[in-house]
Amino acid sequence: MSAPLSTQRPAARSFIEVDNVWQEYGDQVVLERLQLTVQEGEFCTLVGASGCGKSTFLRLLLGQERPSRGQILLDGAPIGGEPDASRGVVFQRYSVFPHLTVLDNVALGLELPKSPLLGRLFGHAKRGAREQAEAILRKVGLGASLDKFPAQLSGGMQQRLAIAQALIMKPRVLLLDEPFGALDPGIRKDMHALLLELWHETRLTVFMVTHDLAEGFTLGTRILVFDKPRHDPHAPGAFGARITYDIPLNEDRRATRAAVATLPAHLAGVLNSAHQGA
Ligand SMILES: Nc1ncnc2c1ncn2[C@@H]1O[C@H](COP(=O)(O)OP(=O)(O)OP(=O)(O)O)[C@@H](O)[C@H]1O
Repeated sequence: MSAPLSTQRPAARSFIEVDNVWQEYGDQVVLERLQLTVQEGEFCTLVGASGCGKSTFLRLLLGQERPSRGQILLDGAPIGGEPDASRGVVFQRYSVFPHLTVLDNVALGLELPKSPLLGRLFGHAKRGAREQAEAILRKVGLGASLDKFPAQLSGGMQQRLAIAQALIMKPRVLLLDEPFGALDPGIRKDMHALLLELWHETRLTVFMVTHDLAEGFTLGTRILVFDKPRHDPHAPGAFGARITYDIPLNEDRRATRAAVATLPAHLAGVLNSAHQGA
C-alpha cells in the first residue's frame, strides 16, 4: 500500500553528484571510480600528492572537460561541456586584463555576457555594472584601489581581485585551485579570514585545492584526500586516483574522534597540529 499523500516526500537530492567518474588521457588513467555527493554550502578542500588529478577534477566540475566515463550532476542536471556562470573559478595565477583598471576588470564580467559583441555597456546599465563591481571590490578590501592597474597590485591584492572577478557573476559553486599558493604566510592568513567571511555570508559551495594540509583542515567543512590506491610499477599510468579519505569537519573545523581514528598517522598528526595552531 502506498503512503498517504501528506507523508510522501521526494527523495532529498544532493546538490552535486559525482557518479563513477573516470578521466583518462590516452592510456593514462588519472581519476578512477570517483563517487561523491556534496550538499549546497559545503566547503570541500582537496588534498593529495602532486599530479594525482585534483586540478583535473576541478576542470570536470567547471565543465571545461567532460569525464571519460560517468557523470557529474549539478542540481540533478549533467554539467554541460562548457563553463557557465553557475561556477566561478580562481587559480593560483589569475589572468586579468593588464590594460584595464581593477574596477573595469571586475565590471567586465557583467558587461561581456550582456554585450558579447562590443563587450561594453553604456549609460544606466554601465553604471549598474560598475556599482556592483565597486561594492564587491570594497567587500574584498580593494575599495582604495579601484583605479589601479593589475601590475600595481601586490600578490595578495591580485588574489582579492581574482576572487572579486569570480564573485561578481554570483556563482553557486566557487572553484579555487591553490589560490593562495604563491602568497606569504601572513597574507595567506588574511586571505583565509576573507574567504571564510565571504563563505559565511554567501554560503557558496566551495571546492578548494591546496597543497597545505593545515590550510585544508582550517578552511574546509570537509576534506577530500585524493590518492592512488593501486600502483603498477611497469605501467605508471594504468591506475588513477580516487578519493581515499572523506573527512567531515564540524563548524569548529574539528573531525570526530571516530573519523580521526581511521586516518593514517601523518594525516591525523597534521589535523591535530592544525587545531593547536587555530
Ligand atoms: N589535458 C591533459 N592531457 C594529458 N594529460 C593531462 C591533461 N591534464 C592533466 N593531465 C595529466 O593528469 C595528471 C594529473 O594532473 P593534475 O594537474 O590534475 O594533478 P594535480 O593533482 O592537480 O597536480 P598538482 O598538485 O601538481 O597541481 C598529470 O599526470 C597530468 O600530466
